[in-house]
Amino acid sequence: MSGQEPRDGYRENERRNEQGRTRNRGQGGPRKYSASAPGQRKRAADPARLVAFRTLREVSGSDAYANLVLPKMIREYQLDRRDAGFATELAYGALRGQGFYDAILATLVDRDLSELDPAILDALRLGAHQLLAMRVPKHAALDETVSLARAQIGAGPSGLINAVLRRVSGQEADQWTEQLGSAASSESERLSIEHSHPDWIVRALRGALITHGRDASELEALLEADNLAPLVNLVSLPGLGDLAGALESGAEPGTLLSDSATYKHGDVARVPGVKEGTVRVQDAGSQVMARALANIELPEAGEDRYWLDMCAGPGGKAALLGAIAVQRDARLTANEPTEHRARLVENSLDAVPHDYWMVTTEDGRSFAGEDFAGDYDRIMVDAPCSGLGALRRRPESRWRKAPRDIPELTSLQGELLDAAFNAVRVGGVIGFVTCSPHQAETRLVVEDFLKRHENAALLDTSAAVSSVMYENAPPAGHDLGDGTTAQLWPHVHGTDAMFMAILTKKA
Ligand SMILES: C[S@@+](CC[C@H](N)C(=O)[O-])C[C@H]1O[C@@H](n2cnc3c(N)ncnc32)[C@H](O)[C@@H]1O
Repeated sequence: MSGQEPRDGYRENERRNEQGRTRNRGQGGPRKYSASAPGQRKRAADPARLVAFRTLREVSGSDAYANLVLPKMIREYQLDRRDAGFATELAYGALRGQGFYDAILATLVDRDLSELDPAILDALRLGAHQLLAMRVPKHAALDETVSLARAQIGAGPSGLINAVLRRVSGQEADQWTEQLGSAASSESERLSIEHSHPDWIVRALRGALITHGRDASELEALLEADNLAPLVNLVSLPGLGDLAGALESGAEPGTLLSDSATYKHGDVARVPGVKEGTVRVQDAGSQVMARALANIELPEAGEDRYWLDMCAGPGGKAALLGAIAVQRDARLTANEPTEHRARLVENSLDAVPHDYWMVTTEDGRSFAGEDFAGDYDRIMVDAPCSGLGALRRRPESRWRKAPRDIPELTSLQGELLDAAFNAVRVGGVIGFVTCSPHQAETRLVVEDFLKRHENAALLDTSAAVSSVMYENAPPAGHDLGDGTTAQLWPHVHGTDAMFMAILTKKA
């Protein structure tokens, strides 16, 4: 596994002594000590490693999301910026790299990893990540992980952890990669281990590249991109916010589309406009999709006033569509069936004048009803999906998904599209979007839909998407698809792997 989190300026030797212990640890976080001897106790709590360990425990033990647990723990332990960076790199890196580290550990432990105490396995993963992918001195990675294990799990398991990690440290990451790769029984298994993705996802991504007109040889670059932390992208809501304050605070203008920026300087909540909601954190790919739907010319003249975001939670695209709706004197209905996510949509839209939008909480499929027939001019169907296009965002997500999830999602996606087709007027447009490049969740859903509706047609989606991103044609190698649909890629465009098909209803 070659993926490392960008270091965000973190320098091990600036803040941590040789043992990797902080010199200025945050005050007040809860400390836990085992019943071990006092001499062992004082080495027990490097707060950054403890935060990473506790995050892994919550993720593997309670199915928690790392991106929700980690910030809470960082606050609880009052980690300063550098320690927070260390804890984030450690926790996220260990979670992303779990497939690679487990493959190594499996060669060193005399039983199936599933038979190990999950806390021991988490400590081993943390140790392996420090040893093989972080610039932590070996002895610090070993000593501190063993101390942590002694304090958190007990003296007995720490002996096992010590012994196994010493053997992990016997080889560098690329030597492990070579050893494990040469034992793999297929190319996808080799890539799966080396780039720490489940085998079925490796195969699905390979198929996705081919489906969307790219070369299968890009697969490794795509897997590598999944192992890098995404940049924080900002968007200013058109007509409501601007990025001047963000740029003064160190943000850099976005290269992919206007009114966007990237930010690497820590707490994004401090960026002017973010608290007010007029500047928002949003992946550039999502920004592109919302703008492409708003900008495409309607194929038949008529009203362009009623817009629907059918699956709006948590409201990123709705905020952008709402702001554009104000500029066009259109009205946005942002629909989200899950109550708490509908509240998030309201919060997202709060900065947009309230006369221009409403939030509803219907099942999107109810828009198939007679009452809604032909009601809307533009509809966004940003459908629930496997999220295979956003693996870099949620470090644990790849381990939680399974091929059996896909059929249920694709049938819901088809039903939502059918409902949108009822609710769109003749000559209006539907943007079908997934944050997944999986063939079944993209091209196949659209192909099946077109078979069901003779009076549906695809518009030139890649031209619509491209016009938001590039002044002229896309640069060489940045093509978005064959015209009828558009697919973005992390390794090419630096965005999540978002798919879009823009459809219309003919008379
Ligand atoms: C990919 S997310 C949408 C992201 C959102 N458009 C944004 O940009 O922030 C899909 C959303 O669809 C919602 N959803 C799930 N089942 C649905 C259904 N039957 N009808 C409408 N929305 C549904 C989920 O709760 C989730 O919030």
